[in-house]
Amino acid sequence: MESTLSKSTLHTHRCMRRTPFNRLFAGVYTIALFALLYHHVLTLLHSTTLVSFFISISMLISDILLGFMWSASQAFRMRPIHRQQFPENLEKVVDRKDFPAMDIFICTADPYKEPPMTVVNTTLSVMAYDYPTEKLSVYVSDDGGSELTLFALMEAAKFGKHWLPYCRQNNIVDRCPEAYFRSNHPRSSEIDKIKMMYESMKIGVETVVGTGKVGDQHVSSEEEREAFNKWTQGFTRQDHPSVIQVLLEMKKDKDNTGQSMPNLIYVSRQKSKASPHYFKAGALNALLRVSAIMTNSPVILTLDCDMYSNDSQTPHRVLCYLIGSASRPNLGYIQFPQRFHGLNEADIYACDLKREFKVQPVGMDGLSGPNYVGTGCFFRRRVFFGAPSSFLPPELPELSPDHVVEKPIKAQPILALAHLVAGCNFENQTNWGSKMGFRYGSLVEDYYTGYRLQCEGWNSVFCHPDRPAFLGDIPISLNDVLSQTKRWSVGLLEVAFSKYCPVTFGARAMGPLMGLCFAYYAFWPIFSIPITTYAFLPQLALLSNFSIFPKVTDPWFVLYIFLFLGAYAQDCLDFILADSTIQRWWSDQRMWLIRGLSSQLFGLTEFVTKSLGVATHGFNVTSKVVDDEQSKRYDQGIFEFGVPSPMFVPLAMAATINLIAFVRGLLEVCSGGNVDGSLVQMFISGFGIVNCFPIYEAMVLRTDKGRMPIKTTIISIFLSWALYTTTSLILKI
Ligand SMILES: O=c1ccn([C@@H]2O[C@H](COP(=O)(O)OP(=O)(O)O[C@H]3O[C@H](CO)[C@@H](O)[C@H](O)[C@H]3O)[C@@H](O)[C@H]2O)c(=O)[nH]1
Ligand SMILES: [Mn+2]
Repeated sequence: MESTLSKSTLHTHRCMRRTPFNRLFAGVYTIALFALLYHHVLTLLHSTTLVSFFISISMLISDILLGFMWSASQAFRMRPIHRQQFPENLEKVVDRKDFPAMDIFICTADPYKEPPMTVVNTTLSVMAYDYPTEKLSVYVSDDGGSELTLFALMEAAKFGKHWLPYCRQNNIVDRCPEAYFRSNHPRSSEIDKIKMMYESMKIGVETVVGTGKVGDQHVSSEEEREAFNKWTQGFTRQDHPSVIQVLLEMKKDKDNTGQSMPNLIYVSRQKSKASPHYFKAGALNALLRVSAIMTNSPVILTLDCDMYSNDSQTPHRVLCYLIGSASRPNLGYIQFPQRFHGLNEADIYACDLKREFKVQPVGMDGLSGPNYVGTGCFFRRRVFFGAPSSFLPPELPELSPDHVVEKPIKAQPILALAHLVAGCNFENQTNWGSKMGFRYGSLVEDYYTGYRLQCEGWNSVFCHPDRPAFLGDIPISLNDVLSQTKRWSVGLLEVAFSKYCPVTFGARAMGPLMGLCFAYYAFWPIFSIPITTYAFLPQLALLSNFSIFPKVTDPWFVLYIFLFLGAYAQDCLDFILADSTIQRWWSDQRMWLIRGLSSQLFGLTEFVTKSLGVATHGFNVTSKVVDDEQSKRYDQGIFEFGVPSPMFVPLAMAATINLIAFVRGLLEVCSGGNVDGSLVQMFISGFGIVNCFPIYEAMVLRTDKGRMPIKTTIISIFLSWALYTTTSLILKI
């Protein structure tokens, strides 16, 4: 049968059955949307006063934006596909010794926000891949330039010599030590022994991190001493020479059974306050070059330091797309979804990002492929050097993807060259970041890089096996979640309003559907405009007895019901079909509203001020440190406010105004007032209130540390009052 093994035996795909229904629904809904716009225009034309004109135009703009986002999101629903891989067939097609070499990049940026033990665990989990060790090289990029991280990795290298053979001999699937020891498994003396080794390494690393300095007693060899000597007096995170340290060299370093260890290299690129470093994209480009000099493997995996491997077979799955006749020449990368461990049952902050990381990529997969999401992505090295049909040669021949490395990685000329290409001036006047490597110019370098690659003609594949290939950490306080999405908002807008706007440039390069998919993300922060409008305007109008929606008896009322229920029901269905729960979907829609009122709104404002030249923005790394009390509250599903953050103010204001408007409307109804005209407004306020439950709790009921700071509550109530009095004055004119 060997000779009949074809493409289909390594991977298959089929169109999802829901596709025709999706298309039909999109058609019907589009007609309803146009009807709504027609209705808005009519109301606008018939508005008699300046105030009603202003209200109508606000509602029109909001609905146009919602309608635009809705249309863009339909592109994901036009051709979703389902893929399957057959890694068990791989070795029938290709010999293990012919597997391509892989370079794995792990990024870390701050030993205090990203504990070195997290980096260690991720590193070990991929070093232990079920893959020929002499084909694996792991590069850790440390933008924090921290000797603590280097020390932790040195310890990991030593422990790895026991851990790798242990995993291999016992056929462990979960090769991240921390996760493995956390899960239940039968006890044996072997497990106890390796667990003890792990624990003692962990204590050692955490002690050193606690003291903030690698003391002499922790340095065990001359080589290690030399490495730490690079941290001289003037060495700071923002200003230091490049440090490249080979911690394990394949073939030379053996594990305790005598088998070769993979390469493990610590890289902290040169930093200088005088030259921009472009955050993670800059770090990845430095790694691209350093790895080119040292190993130049044709396949590259990028990982964030908190995304450990949860399946030792993942590279085999990837090869199903890269090997032999099964591979397409313009296939640029294979993206795995970001999945997370430690989510609480309701996933209160919607950190699962089901829509972004699961539902939508499946939709793009049926077009030319999902976008790159920053981690868990296997690239062909070639994609970083121009379009599939036009190769862009790098400035040094050694950086070229087809260059063959002949010298060992510790050879003097190799190390010298590696230091040179990790230098902060190397990229000056080159194509790096513009046409080559990971792209600069957006805080979401992942989105932007994937987008530009797709525009160049590279395709991608979405691979989402049932067992998650990688698992990452999630932020567990609302402020962290919102800061993260604020950074994303700014980054996305940077692309939306650049010359590479997906609606124009993107649609031309990749076709309208892919253009719309990318546009959905790029314009994602503008959800904040309609959400903010809907959170305040109908309520303020209700408080002044001003009716802005059709009466219940009006035929247009049915249209509103259809549009609302249609969009919500379809979204909910998407969630359920993606193996989520109603409860999590509810949290997700609530976070959609919360983000719209806070992080996206602030992101939008920050982007505008930055464009006007008032402010600049940086990459604020998400904290992966866990505070016990916080984490307990998180597990109980309680929102964590705690710190005074300006982003909480609009949330608390919306909570207040919605409550007052609803109560006022109710009183009006009880006293025999006009229900018919204000029903939609009452419904919206009521819906707001239901969504705001955690906010009321945090404002008035709770006493724990995670409650809304009193100051924020007072300021918000005061501002709500000010907003109410001003608008009621205006509305009464
Ligand atoms: O100057 C920097 C800043 C960050 N990082 C690394 O970038 C990764 C992502 O940072 P994190 O703070 O975890 O950001 P998130 O918002 O959680 O990350 C998402 O969004 C980022 C873009 O904003 C993507 O790069 C990530 O892959 C994606 O998971 C981490 O490994 C950091 O160590 C650097 O290497 N250098
Ligand atoms: Mn992260």
